Amino acid sequence: MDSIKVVGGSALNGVIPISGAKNAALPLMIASLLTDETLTLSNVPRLRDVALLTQILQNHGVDYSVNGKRNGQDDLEGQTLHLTAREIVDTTAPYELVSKMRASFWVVGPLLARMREARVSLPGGCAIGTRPVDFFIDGLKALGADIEIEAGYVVVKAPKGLIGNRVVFPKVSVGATHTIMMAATLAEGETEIVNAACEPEVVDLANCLKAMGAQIEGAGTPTIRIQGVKRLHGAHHAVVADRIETGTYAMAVAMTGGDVLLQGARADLLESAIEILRQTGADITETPEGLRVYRNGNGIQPVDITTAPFPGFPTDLQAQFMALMTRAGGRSCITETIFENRFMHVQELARLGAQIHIDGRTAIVDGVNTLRGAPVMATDLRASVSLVIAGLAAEGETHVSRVYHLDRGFERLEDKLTRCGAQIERISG
Ligand SMILES: CC(=O)N[C@H]1[C@@H](OP(=O)(O)OP(=O)(O)OC[C@H]2O[C@@H](n3ccc(=O)[nH]c3=O)[C@H](O)[C@@H]2O)O[C@H](CO)[C@@H](O)[C@@H]1O
Ligand SMILES: C=C(OP(=O)(O)O)C(=O)O
Repeated sequence: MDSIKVVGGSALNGVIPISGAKNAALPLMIASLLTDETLTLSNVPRLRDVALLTQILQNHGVDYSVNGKRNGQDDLEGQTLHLTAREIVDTTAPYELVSKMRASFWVVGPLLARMREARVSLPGGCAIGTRPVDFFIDGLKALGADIEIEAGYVVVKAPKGLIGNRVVFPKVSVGATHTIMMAATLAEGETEIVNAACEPEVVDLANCLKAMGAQIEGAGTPTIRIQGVKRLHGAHHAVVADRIETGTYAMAVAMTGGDVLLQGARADLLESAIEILRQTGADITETPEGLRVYRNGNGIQPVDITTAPFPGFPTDLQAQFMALMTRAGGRSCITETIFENRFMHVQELARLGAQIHIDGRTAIVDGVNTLRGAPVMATDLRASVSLVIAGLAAEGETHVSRVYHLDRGFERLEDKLTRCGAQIERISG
C-alpha cells in the first residue's frame, strides 16, 4: 500500500491546474447508459473511482476508449472518454464492484429507464455514515417501478416503462437527484423533483442530458421538471471544474502561506467556502485564468462553520477546514450536519498535536502554535487530504498511510503540490 511523506514548513507558490470534478464525472459517465450512441466526455480526471466505474460500465456492455496524451499536452490535463452503450448486455451491477464505490449504485436509474429492469448491489463508498438508499427506492417506486431487496441486491422492474410523477425528497440528496433525473429522462410524461439537490454537479449532469436530447428545466434550483422523451442521442460534454479540489488547495495555501493560482477554478461554485476562507485571513481574487489564493505572514483567524447542502459550506471540505483551524489563533466550532460519522480525521489530526474535542455533531478546535509530524492513517477520501494539509504546516515529517482513499478523488496531488514548492513524495509499497 502506498503512503505519502510530507515534510512541513514550505509555503506554496505557483500554479495548480484544477481537474474536472470527480463528483460530476461519475454521474456523467453513468448517463452513457441512457443512449446507444457515443457520449464523449472531456476534462475527465484520472482517478481510481473513474477507473472503477469504467469497469462497472464495461460489465453492462459499454464500449470505452480514451484519447491518448498528445505532444505538448501537460500531464495534468484531463482525459477524453468515449462511452458507447450500443447494447446493454447485463443489467446486474455486482457486489464486488458496487461495494467499492457508492456512486456506482446510481446505474440503477438509467438501467431501469432503458432496459426496464436492473439488479444492483447495495452500495459501499466512504464510511462516513450509514448512507441509506431509501430516497432512491421511494423515488423509483413513484415512477412506477416494482422494487424488492433480495440478498443484498436492489431488484427493480418496470415492464411497461417508467411513468413520470412527482418525487418529493424528505432531505436533499445529490445521488438520489442524479438518479431520478436520469431515470425520468426516458419516462413517459412529466416528472417533478421537489427538494432536489442544487449542487453544481447536478447542473452539469442536467446540461449533458440536455445536450443528449433530454428536456429538463430547473436544475440548480430545488424544483426540477423533466419531460420524458422516447430516446436520447450522443453528445460531447466537458466536465465542470472540481470545486472540492479547488477548496482543498485554497485551504492548503491558507495553511502554509504563499501565493497560488488555481487555474481553471470557478468562484461561483464555491462562494460559501471562499467567504469563510477570507474571514480566516486568506486573500482570494478572481482572475481570468482562475482563482488566486494568497496569504502572507498574517495569522489564521478562527471561524465557525456548519456544513450544509449547496450553496452552503460543503461537507466534502469540512475535514480540510478543520486541518486549517488546528493552527488558528483561537477556538473554532465545526458542525457537520450531512453525515453522522464524518469526524474520523479528528483522532489522526490529534497525533500531530491538534487540540480537538467532539461534542455531538460539533468539533471544537483550539488552535495551536505548532503541529509536529507523525505517522497518521487516512480513513476516507477527504480525511486523507486533511492530513496532508496539516502535514504541510507541521514541523518535521508526516507519513500518511492508506492513501488509496486519496487516490479515489485527487488527481496527482503530489505533483500538483511539488510544483508549488511543497516537500511531498509518494512511497510505493
Ligand atoms: C459521488 C458523490 O457525488 N458523492 C457526494 C454525494 O454523496 P451522496 O449522493 O451519497 O450523498 P447524499 O446527498 O445522498 O447524502 C445526503 C444525506 O442524505 C442521506 N440520504 C441519502 C440518500 C437516501 O436514500 N437516504 C438518505 O437518508 C445521507 O445519508 C446523507 O445524510 O453528496 C454528498 C453530500 O454533498 C457528498 O459528500 C459526496 O461527496
Ligand atoms: C464522500 C465522497 O465520495 P463518495 O460519495 O463516493 O463516498 C467524497 O467525494 O467526498
